Amino acid sequence: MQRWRGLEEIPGDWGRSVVTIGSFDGVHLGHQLVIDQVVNRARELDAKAVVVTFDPHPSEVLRPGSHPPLLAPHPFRAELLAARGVDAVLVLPFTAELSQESPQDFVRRVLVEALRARLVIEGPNFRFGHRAAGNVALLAELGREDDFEVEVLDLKVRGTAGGGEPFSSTLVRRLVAEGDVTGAAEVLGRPHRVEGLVVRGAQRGRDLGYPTANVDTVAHSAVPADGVYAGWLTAAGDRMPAAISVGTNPTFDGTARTVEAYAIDRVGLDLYGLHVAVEFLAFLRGMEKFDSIEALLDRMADDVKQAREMTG
Ligand SMILES: Cc1cc2nc3c(=O)[nH]c(=O)nc-3n(C[C@H](O)[C@H](O)[C@H](O)COP(=O)(O)O)c2cc1C
Ligand SMILES: Nc1ncnc2c1ncn2[C@@H]1O[C@H](COP(=O)(O)OP(=O)(O)O)[C@@H](O)[C@H]1O
Repeated sequence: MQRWRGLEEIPGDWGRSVVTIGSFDGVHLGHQLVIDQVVNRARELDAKAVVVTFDPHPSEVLRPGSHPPLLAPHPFRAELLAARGVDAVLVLPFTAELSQESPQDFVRRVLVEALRARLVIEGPNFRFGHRAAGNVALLAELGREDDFEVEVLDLKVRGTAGGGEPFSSTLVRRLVAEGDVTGAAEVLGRPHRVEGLVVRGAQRGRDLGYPTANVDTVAHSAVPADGVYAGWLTAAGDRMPAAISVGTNPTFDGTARTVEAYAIDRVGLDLYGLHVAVEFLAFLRGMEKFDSIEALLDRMADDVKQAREMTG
């Protein structure tokens, strides 16, 4: 799969494209249906499947400071799209200038001239261009002038997560913030994960018998609610069952909120400085302030036992 940042990176001999435009943060099951349709139609039409997305999230530019919690940083998002057969991801730097472009200019510049769109697939609520003035009706009208078709997919995927609400990135963000990582996994079709560099902490874990990799999560990451979770820690391609703690370590009167993962039964690891991923399978319990280290250790032994069974 090709990854382009900006229109300049599109090869000059790129053929015709089947395109969808959106944030696709998380590439959840609803997104996956749209993406799969783009890929299938591209194969039928002998065209390329292209996903157009934005960085940073448009809301950060339109209302600074309002970046939503991030479910999938762009490199991981690209990996998820590649796995579904997408041929290229175009990441457009979302700037004040882009936000002021008219729907007509945006379509001409991006879809017609740069991507040579043959077909554009969107949901019924798709909005684009300055003040979100463009909608699917306008897109279809522009397509008639500029030789591309528009397909509107009205997909409402639901499950039991969030009380049966339609799947959306907003729903996943809410479930993650509530610590309902099982619900989040139902919508995503995989466990939610955060990623970042392993940094130094209080260096207390090793003395407790549970060294924990402290993960400095990438900016705006959707970190689950404080608590203890079962899941996995992936470092250098090794996916290890883990017991994960999110919180301020109140037993030690900590103040910084950290994400820490103990790779179960693994000794002698050196993870400092590595970029790792932490996946959340299940919420085990809330963060607690224990009266003694012994009490904390008893509970941690229990957590680890549960996490070992759930991930084994
Ligand atoms: C499975 C697990 C459960 C934990 N539960 C708690 C807890 O309930 N309360 C708490 O204060 N700290 C809890 N911790 C965090 C420990 O206090 C923390 O890992 C320890 O202080 C080591 O910190 P360090 O990595 O900065 O050295 C837990 C850690 C793990 C791995
Ligand atoms: N089983 C393990 N799980 C996680 N980290 C481990 C493990 N074994 C060794 N380590 C190493 O130990 C470090 C954590 O030890 P710890 O005493 O908690 O220090 P810190 O407070 O700096 O995180 C990790 O960053 C990693 O390099």
